[in-house]
Amino acid sequence: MSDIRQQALDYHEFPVPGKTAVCLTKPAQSSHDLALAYSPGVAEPVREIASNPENAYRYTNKGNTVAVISNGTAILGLGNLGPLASKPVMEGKSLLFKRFANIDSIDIEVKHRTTEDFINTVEAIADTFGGINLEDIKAPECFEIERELIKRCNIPVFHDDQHGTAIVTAAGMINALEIQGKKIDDAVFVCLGAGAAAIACMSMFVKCGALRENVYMLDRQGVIHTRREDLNEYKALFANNTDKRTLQDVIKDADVFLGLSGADLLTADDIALMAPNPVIFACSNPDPEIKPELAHAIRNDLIMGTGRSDYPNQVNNVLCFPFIFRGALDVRAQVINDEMKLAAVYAIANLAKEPVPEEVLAAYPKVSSLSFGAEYVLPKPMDPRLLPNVARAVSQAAIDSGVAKITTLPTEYNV
Ligand SMILES: O=C([O-])CC(=O)C(=O)O
Ligand SMILES: [Mg+2]
Repeated sequence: MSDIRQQALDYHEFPVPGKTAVCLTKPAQSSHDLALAYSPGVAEPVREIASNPENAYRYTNKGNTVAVISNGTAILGLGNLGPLASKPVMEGKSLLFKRFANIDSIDIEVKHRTTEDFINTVEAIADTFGGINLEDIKAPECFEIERELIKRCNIPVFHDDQHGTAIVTAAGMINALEIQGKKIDDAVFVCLGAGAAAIACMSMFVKCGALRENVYMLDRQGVIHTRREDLNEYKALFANNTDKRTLQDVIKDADVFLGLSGADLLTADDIALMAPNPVIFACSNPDPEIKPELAHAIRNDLIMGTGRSDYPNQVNNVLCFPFIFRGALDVRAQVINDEMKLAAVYAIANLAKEPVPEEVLAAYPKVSSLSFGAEYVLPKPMDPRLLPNVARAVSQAAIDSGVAKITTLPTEYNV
């Protein structure tokens, strides 16, 4: 562990501090180059954009640039450590945008007093970018922030920790339920955790067919039920009309456990109570709600996923956010709507059913084979087919749902 600590610090420090830099896309060698790049030539695109803002997509980097914006109030599972401390994560997201979807991305960490200040700040700079990826902002403020910014901006605004996580979790869940021979519309779900990701995941499951009355969500006070008076409007969406109060009450005969809470909160005894052939996604990072070794020791009929890359079935939003933005930017979608999110869910889920090419296997030397089944319900992040498959499905959904300004699909996807 200390070894990875030093390696990580060195990775970030050398050979230059940080993980991203700006590069030039035009020649800037001769005085003629500079006359075009800057004064006097630059005045020409200025006039074009002033007369029609859409020309910003033609003459500037707007259309391929996504801002990754945080206030550092919910950094990974580390908590509220402030905007500056979130910078390595935001640079990391920018690295992933570039690496996986050839999107230029810039990280912005915002110090602010009120939620309204934050919203105003992002709104004020939004026109610079083709899209805004909100990251690691705590609940419940994240809900209002995203809702307001979607209203005020005419570019896609997407809170990754909600929807990126929900899309990937739903894709994995659909596949896991299919393998276990269960139908999403009669499965019983237990969701431990009631933060941004939990609420978004359960909302996405409902959009994919789960019944709200079959969902039991728990926060630190226990089961979220209709007689509680301490619920915010977002948790209230999942208030279940039930007499069950504890994790042990609801885990009995449940088909699915989804953990977005904390380490080791699910016990071997809890797992033993679940219905036959259960699905357990213990996604607390870095330490899951139950260790896979322990879960597998209790019963051999389960499918297990975690947020970690060192176990099978890693559920991580990197399978989604680079590609959903690629699809949105390519057709200049004005928003990322439910149709596009669902298209991403099914594109990711379906990719896991395809035979895995050699180059993907080569990227994972520790696994000897990957084929659709209990240990492979989601594609691997290094799978180059994610880019064309997910981006194209998202672009098509944007066109079909009438939010795309460009109505032809790109043919090439290069990184
Ligand atoms: O960064 C990750 O691996 C997933 C994520 O967005 C988070 O935990 O906030
Ligand atoms: Mg995050």
